[in-house]
Parts: sequence; C-alpha cells; structure tokens
Amino acid sequence: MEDMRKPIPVEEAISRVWERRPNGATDDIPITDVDNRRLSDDIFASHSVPSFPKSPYDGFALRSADTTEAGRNHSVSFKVVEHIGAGELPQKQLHEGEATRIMTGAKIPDGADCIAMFEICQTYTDNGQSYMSMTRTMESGQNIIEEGSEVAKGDLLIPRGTMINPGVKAVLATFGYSDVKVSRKPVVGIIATGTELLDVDEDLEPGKIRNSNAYMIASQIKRVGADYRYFGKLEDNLEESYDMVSKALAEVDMLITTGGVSVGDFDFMPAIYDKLEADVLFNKVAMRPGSVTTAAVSGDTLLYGLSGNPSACYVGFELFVRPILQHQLASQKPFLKRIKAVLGTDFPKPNPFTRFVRSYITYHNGSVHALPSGIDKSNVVTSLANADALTVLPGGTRGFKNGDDVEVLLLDDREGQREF
Ligand SMILES: Nc1nc2c(c(=O)[nH]1)N[C@H]1C(S)=C(S)[C@@H](COP(=O)(O)OP(=O)(O)OC[C@H]3O[C@@H](n4cnc5c(N)ncnc54)[C@H](O)[C@@H]3O)O[C@H]1N2
Ligand code: MOO
Ligand SMILES: [Mg+2]
Repeated sequence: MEDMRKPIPVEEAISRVWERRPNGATDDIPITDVDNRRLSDDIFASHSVPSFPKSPYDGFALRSADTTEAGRNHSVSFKVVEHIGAGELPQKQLHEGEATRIMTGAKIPDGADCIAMFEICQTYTDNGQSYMSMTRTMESGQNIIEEGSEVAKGDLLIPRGTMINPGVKAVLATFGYSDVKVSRKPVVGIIATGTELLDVDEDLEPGKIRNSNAYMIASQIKRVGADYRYFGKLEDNLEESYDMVSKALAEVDMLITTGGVSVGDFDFMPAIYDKLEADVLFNKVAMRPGSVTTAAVSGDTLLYGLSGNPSACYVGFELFVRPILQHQLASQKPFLKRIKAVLGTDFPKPNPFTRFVRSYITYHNGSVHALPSGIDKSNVVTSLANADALTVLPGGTRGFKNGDDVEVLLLDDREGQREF
C-alpha cells in the first residue's frame, strides 16, 4: 500500500500553521506612499482638533449679549473693528457693540462668543468706518467650533493593523505624520512545478498547459498586501526542485510551491520535505478542494506545498497562507470574514470532507445569497474568475438544498475577523 495520509480537520490545520506564524517587521515611509499599507502602531492625537476655537462660516464674530434687543423691527448695530481670514490671528478683543468680520476657519477673537452669518447681516459705512447691523438675537456659543470639540489630545484615533485608506491618510496628515510606521511587506517566494507547464506567452502544445497558478498566487499575495518573488517553473525532477526550493528558502520570508504534492510518481514535494528535514505540520486536510495541501517549517521558514489543481491551490492559499501573511502585516483580524448567506443552489451529494465552493454573492430583499461561480471541481480554473466568496459546506452525511442557511468566507473584504 502507498503511504497513507491521515486527513485532519481544517480548523486543526489552520491552528497548526497559526502556532508557527512569524511576526512582521516595520517600515517608516513617507505619507505619499502609504496607501493600502497597514499601520504598525496605534495612532494617537498629538493635539486637540481643532486646536483653537474657529468659525464655521463667513460672517461676523460678536458678543451675543449685544443682540438681546434685536428683533424684526429693531436692528442692533456693531462697529466692525477688524477683518480676518483663515490663517490670520485676531489682534483685537471685542467690547460692547463691536464685531469682527471673520472668514470660515479663522480663530474666534477674544470677547466674541458667537458668529452671525453674512446672510443675516447688513453692512454699511459711515465716515469711513464700517458697521454691521442685524435684527436677530444670537445665543452664546452659536456657530462656534470649540477647541477640542472633534478630538481631545491623546485620544486613540486609529488602531494598529488598520489598512490605510484615504480617510486614514487624512487623519495622518492632520496630525503631522509626514512619515508613517507601517508593517513591512513579507516577501513570499513562488515556485511552480510540473513538466507540463508552459509560460503564459507560449503556444499551446499537446499534453501541456499554461502555468496559471504562479500568476494566481502572485495576485493573491498582492491582494493581501505582501510582495512576491517568482523563482520560475520547474520540471518534475527531484534534484533540480530540491536545489531550487533550498535556494529560495534562504531568500524569502515564506515559500509557496504548487503541484507535486500528492502521491503521484512525479510528485516530489514530499521527498523534498524529507530531504530538507522539514517539520511537516500536515499533508492531508479534510477539505475539498485542496485535500493534499501541505504545510511545513524548514529552519524558521514556513513552506507551503499547495496543490497543482488551480482551485485547490487557490483555496489552500486563502485558508492557510492568507491569515499568516495578514498577521505578519499587523492585521488584528487576519482571518477571512465569515457571514451568513442563503444558498442559491442544491448540493444533493453528501461529502465527508468540508467543501469550500467558489462562489459569488448577491444581495436581494435584505439578505445575502451565495451561488457557485462555476464548475465546482478542484481542477477547474474558470470558476475562480468570478469568485468573491467561498461557501462553506460542512462535511457529513447530508447534502444541501437551495434556500439552506450557509456560511460564506468573503475574499475581497478588507476588514477580516479575529478567528477562523
Ligand atoms: N491516487 C491519488 N491521486 C490523486 C490524489 C490522491 O489522493 N490519490 N489527490 C488528488 C487531488 S485531491 C489533487 S488536488 C491532486 C493534487 O495534485 P498535485 O498537487 O500533486 O499536483 P500535480 O500532480 O503536479 O498537478 C495536478 C493538476 O494540476 C495541474 N497543474 C499543476 N501545476 C499547475 C500550474 N502551475 N498551473 C495550472 N495547473 C497546474 C496539473 O497539470 C494537473 O492537472 O492530485 C490528485 N490525485
Ligand atoms: O486536493 Mo484535491 O483539490 O481535494 O481536489
Ligand atoms: Mg500530482
């Protein structure tokens, strides 16, 4: 009998790699380059916002007490003693009957406790002196943005691990982060194995296929925010593959191979793990596709043997590689976000293994529906193109029906969750 592998539950496989997760490093980079990177430190408010009381409108700063007599038939007048725009500091303190002409964003003069918008004020000049009159009463504090009303100094604004989007970037700029500490992108090596593999620019030949896995994995790595290094495609040859795997291991933070991981006569990855004396964490998982997914540690480096079958390779990455990379990238929610959905088709045949069906989700009548994105086979590549979720169909003795409640893992989501 060939060597028998014992399948372990998906959760167990995930926890075995999780226990061996490496921590990430930090880069200090200019704010212009931080899009889609993750913060490696908490961001606190280095000052209050606003740091001075300011006007939200173009108008007049005045003392509300001076408006108590104002009414529809009675206007009150103010002597305009100063004129300031945003960025200019008021020099005059306001006394009874005085107003400052003030623009949006300018600091409120001492003595003033409200802003009257231009729209309720009339202006005139008398003997070269500017005046303003109005017929409305004002309340103390009306139309004033108080110092610290948005954020107090020392407040935690954005936790470490957050991905930097345009809003986060605005906050960083507000607080003077010209350089930002972000998680360093781990470099993941990719090696595709298979004598049948052609490059993407080669013409198809009988018995051969183009290498799609290397491009797919590179793209999955990029989606997570890490970097990759492609070491090329190799023929199924033990010595050559061993040499390339050992060389690559020394140059990357993590290594992924595709193909050659099952029990075929030209599946050399198991022999390579032996030769490397790698610590094999698992080599059979009770899941479909991707049951032959293998993970090992060589030295300190995680080494994944993903299946050659494209869908199995894809799912193996999402379940076992992605959370580790997201952890290295300082994500506090490294696992795929899992939500409830309504199954949109029948899966009548039971399967002892848990299935991860490449799916797309739609929303109607307030609920999420999950439908297969193509043929549900491990060797299929086309169902991946339209997949934005994996529908989880737990292994067991029953099938599933259209309308059943299921759980789906979201592939394009950027928030994630704390546990699998
Ligand atoms: N007797 C058994 N046979 C197989 C078993 C088993 O348990 N017993 N497992 C099957 C399962 S499940 C899978 S999945 C595959 C896994 O195969 P490998 O990981 O060893 O991959 P290969 O044999 O190298 O290739 C499988 C398949 O994938 C194509 N391939 C490979 N590399 C690429 C690539 N870079 N881009 C696109 N397609 C690729 C390859 O041509 C093969 O068709 O084993 C089953 N067999
Ligand atoms: O590993 Mo295979 O993908 O279960 O089909
Ligand atoms: Mg094989």
